[in-house]
Amino acid sequence: MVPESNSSVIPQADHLTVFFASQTGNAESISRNIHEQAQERGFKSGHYVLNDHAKVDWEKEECLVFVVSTTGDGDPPDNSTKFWRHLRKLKGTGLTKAKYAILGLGDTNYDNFCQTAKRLDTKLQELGASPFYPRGLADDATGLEETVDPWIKNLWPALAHQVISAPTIHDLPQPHLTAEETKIVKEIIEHEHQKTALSPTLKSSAATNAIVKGSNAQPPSAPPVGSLTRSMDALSVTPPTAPPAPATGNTIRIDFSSMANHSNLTALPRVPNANLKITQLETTSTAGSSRRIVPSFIQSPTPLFSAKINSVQCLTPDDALKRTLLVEFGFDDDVEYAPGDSFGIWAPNDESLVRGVLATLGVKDEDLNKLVKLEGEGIPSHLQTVHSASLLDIFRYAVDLTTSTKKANIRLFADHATDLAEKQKLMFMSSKQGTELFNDLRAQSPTLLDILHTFSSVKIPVVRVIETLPPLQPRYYSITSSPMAKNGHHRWSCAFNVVQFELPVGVKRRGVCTPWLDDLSGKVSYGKPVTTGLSNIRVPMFIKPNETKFNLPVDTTKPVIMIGPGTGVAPFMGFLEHRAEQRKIKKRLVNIGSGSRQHLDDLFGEMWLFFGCRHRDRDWLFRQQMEEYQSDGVLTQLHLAVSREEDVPNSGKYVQDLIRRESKKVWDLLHEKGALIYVCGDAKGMARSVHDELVAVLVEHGGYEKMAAIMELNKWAQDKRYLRDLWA
Ligand SMILES: Cc1cc2nc3c(=O)[nH]c(=O)nc-3n(C[C@H](O)[C@H](O)[C@H](O)COP(=O)(O)O)c2cc1C
Repeated sequence: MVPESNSSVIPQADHLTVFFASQTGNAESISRNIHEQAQERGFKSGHYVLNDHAKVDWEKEECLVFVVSTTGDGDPPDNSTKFWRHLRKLKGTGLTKAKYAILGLGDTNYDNFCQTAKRLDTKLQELGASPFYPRGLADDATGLEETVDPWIKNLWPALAHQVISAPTIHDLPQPHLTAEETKIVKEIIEHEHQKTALSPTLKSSAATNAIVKGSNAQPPSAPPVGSLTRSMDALSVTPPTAPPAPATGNTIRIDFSSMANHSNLTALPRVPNANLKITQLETTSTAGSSRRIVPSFIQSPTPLFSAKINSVQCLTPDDALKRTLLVEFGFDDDVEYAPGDSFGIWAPNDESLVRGVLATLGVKDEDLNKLVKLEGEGIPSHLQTVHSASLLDIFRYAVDLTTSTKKANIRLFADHATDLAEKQKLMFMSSKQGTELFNDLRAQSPTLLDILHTFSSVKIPVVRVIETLPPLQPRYYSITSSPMAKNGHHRWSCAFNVVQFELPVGVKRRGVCTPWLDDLSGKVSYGKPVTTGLSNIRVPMFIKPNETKFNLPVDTTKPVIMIGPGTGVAPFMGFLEHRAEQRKIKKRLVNIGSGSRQHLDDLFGEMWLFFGCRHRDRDWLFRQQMEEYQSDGVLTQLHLAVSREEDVPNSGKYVQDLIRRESKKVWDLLHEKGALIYVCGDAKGMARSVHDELVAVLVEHGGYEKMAAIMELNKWAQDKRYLRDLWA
């Protein structure tokens, strides 16, 4: 199969070989779609299962596309085992001519996400082959199409760019590309020409990165869920007195007039497998489900425990754009944590939504608390632990009723629609031709209830719904306090915005955990912390495994630069409280009297905070504490960005503007004193702009080339000197 030669012949511009390895058919149908599109574009394309690798003359077919799924416990699909045996025997670098692209399919609910694709990538590179396009890893947990659609869309310009023999637009295999794609390739080529100073490796990676820009080629990182937690049997909460009325759902607004233009639907997703069986058990749960704080089937990466709410404070007045709460949780036992750690909360789906969904699915009130068992070959891991639970609890805690739906589910609903017009609409939205309307649907973030309400002829068994919904995930928050503070091992705080917003179509949407906490604690008003009326509340939580090491440096003399606008400041308030305590202790230990603050300052590294808000009098969170820390010398420099007020003295609009303004001093702190940089908050806008500004600091004051500055920051990230705790 693999040619043992080192020739540098340019691959055939019009040949493509698409391989797949698939257990349940997804990779097969996606790869067939790629193969068909390739043929439509004039490629001579072949389509093969990986076990048929020997049918292809690898010496001639140099452009290879692989679509591979992962099964079992990180294993390759059965129809590729022969290929893997063959691959294992191969040695040397006989594949230097081959250019390849890999699309992996997997599911982040499994430990070894997309293992087959990752292994294949490594092995091909060991054999000398080189990727011409970044690997895509699609996650079945959130919807394969999120990654698959942009990956395929951007494959064509990447492929055309790869196969051309001379880098001029005239030599491109024009028939293979649409006008828009030709433009993209042209831009890439021009970009490359401008960058002639770059090394060949950097050049090609710059090109491929440009191609996939904005394409969501990597899956979002999922929280680790693995080991079973200790049971929560001992924990109890007062059951809700009267259940809320079932919600009825909102109508999703979609204009289907364009549907008439399409008679042929292609790339329809496969209907998800029906593996799950539901068995009714003899017993019925009591007290409106169970007296446990969470059902025993919940899996958590570290042990779960139950917290009281000591106090709740609303930090923002009514005219602020967002409602921000500071909640202090209290624990009977000691808890071990460090400032910068995060914790997860297991919040249930909104109760009226749960009851609305179950009522719409035809579950009778008297069946809501009956215990059932879920079982079946190859069912998702979050359902495998449901041995005895009520339907109410399964819909409260096991499945996610609010995150965006996938095309495969829309296809499933189409199969269960009893009205022909609705069936056609659903089928259309799940097809390639209906992608625009599917995106219109997703833009309205419909809940499952909204979909069932809008397409009311869908009569789908409850078991199919459970099997196809993604798992409900815990929600994570940064700890804003220090264990060194008074009673610190029996309490911690967190600050968050209550997620609730209105869509342009007038429909209100809510997050899962933050409105739940807000409701539970009685929607407190702006002002002082509230401590009354909270005694019956218990919140299930666990410490998040700290993989990023977003903690203060062990060496307390190292300066830290903290960048966190909005609630991104949360972990830094913990850092500051911790440092204030460290200073107090040091002061006592070395007996530094008043008037010797300089001496104390010399013992600790500088702490700089870049914070941003919209209006100083509405959402300058923790203002008083920041000012106190500053006057006590704990916070060395506070840089405040104010985005919606004019002429604020000594300010800028955003934190990145202030980093630019302070860039020389930032560089000196980094260069001369080895400062660490911490960034917390929004991953897209803020973190990206801050990153660009840091690159600029290194270029302007450190004398780095731009690419070298980027690589230096990457190295700092690996060395845990540039730490980021970001959310989407
Ligand atoms: C029994 C079973 C085991 C799985 N194991 C894994 C796994 O270990 N890692 C992973 O990323 N995905 C895993 N998945 C998810 C599949 O890779 C994913 O659903 C993919 O879309 C299936 O594609 P296919 O139909 O082409 O096989 C598993 C799925 C099933 C049903």
